[in-house]
Amino acid sequence: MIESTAAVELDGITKTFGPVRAVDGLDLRINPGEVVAFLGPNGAGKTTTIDMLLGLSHPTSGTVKVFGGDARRAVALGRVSAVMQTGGLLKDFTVRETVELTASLFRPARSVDEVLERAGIADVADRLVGKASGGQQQRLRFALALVPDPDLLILDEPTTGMDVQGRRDFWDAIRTDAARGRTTVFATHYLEEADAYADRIVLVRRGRVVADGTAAEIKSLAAGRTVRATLRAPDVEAITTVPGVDSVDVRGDSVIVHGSDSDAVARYLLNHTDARDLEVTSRNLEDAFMALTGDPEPEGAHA
Ligand SMILES: Nc1ncnc2c1ncn2[C@@H]1O[C@H](COP(=O)(O)OP(=O)(O)OP(=O)(O)O)[C@@H](O)[C@H]1O
Repeated sequence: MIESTAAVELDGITKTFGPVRAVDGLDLRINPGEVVAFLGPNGAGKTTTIDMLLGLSHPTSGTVKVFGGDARRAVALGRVSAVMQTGGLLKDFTVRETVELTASLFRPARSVDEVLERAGIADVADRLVGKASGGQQQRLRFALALVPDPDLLILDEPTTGMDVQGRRDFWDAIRTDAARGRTTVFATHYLEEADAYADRIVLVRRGRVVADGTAAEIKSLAAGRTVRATLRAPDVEAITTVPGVDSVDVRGDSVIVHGSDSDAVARYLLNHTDARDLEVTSRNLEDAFMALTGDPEPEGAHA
């Protein structure tokens, strides 16, 4: 599917709830076929943004475009569908009846059997939804989102409650469809999911985009290495003067130095102090996440 129109175009959107600024001037363009993770701490504004993408609420200011037009229309046409965190299932229907009911709302819809198969719940199709496990119910929500065969799939913490196999099957299905051109946006708290399955990570904090790039790019934004060594009573001020050092922490008999030039730090510690047991580590995505979304605001983190 080749399309020059953006799948999603958010232009300076804000959303306020009384005194709360849930979204605070967010710009985002997502191209067709991209798999984008929306990552951020609790209360960052992810769900509020997703609601606006689905036309469930309107921005206080700014514009939301989905495939160049109104979000609600895109949903009504079956071009966009979503798997939300909770809700929306009727317990007295079977799994199959639930999918059939949703399929009856869309023409043309994917076949019910195919959808059950893709979501990994064909074997529990005749079970009442109320008797299905939490993970199976989450797979059912995923199945329902696949029914209209959407061009844009929006997932709000889609794998909550799924076991390891469930997660793996889920992401395999997502990646297979992405390879055929489906755009996917997912909000998650699982850094490893964003790292493993997204082409691009958009990191949000307090309703704004603070970083936007591949997992490797995000990690390098919080670049630098940590040197840890055993050293009694280190001269913190002297270590701070080593080029590239941005923090020095003392914990018991250990000193932990973070900076852009770990070689210079190691050389200094070995040549000028009694430091021993040196360990050099790079930051992982979790460190980058903490550095970019924590307080105080890191320098140069704004995209
Ligand atoms: N209807 C509402 N009324 C008042 N405040 C709201 C409403 N919806 C969201 N908020 C507030 O807006 C902010 C952003 O919430 P949102 O649910 O979008 O965050 P999130 O990134 O999805 O968080 P989480 O990871 O915890 O799901 C929060 O401070 C939240 O309390």
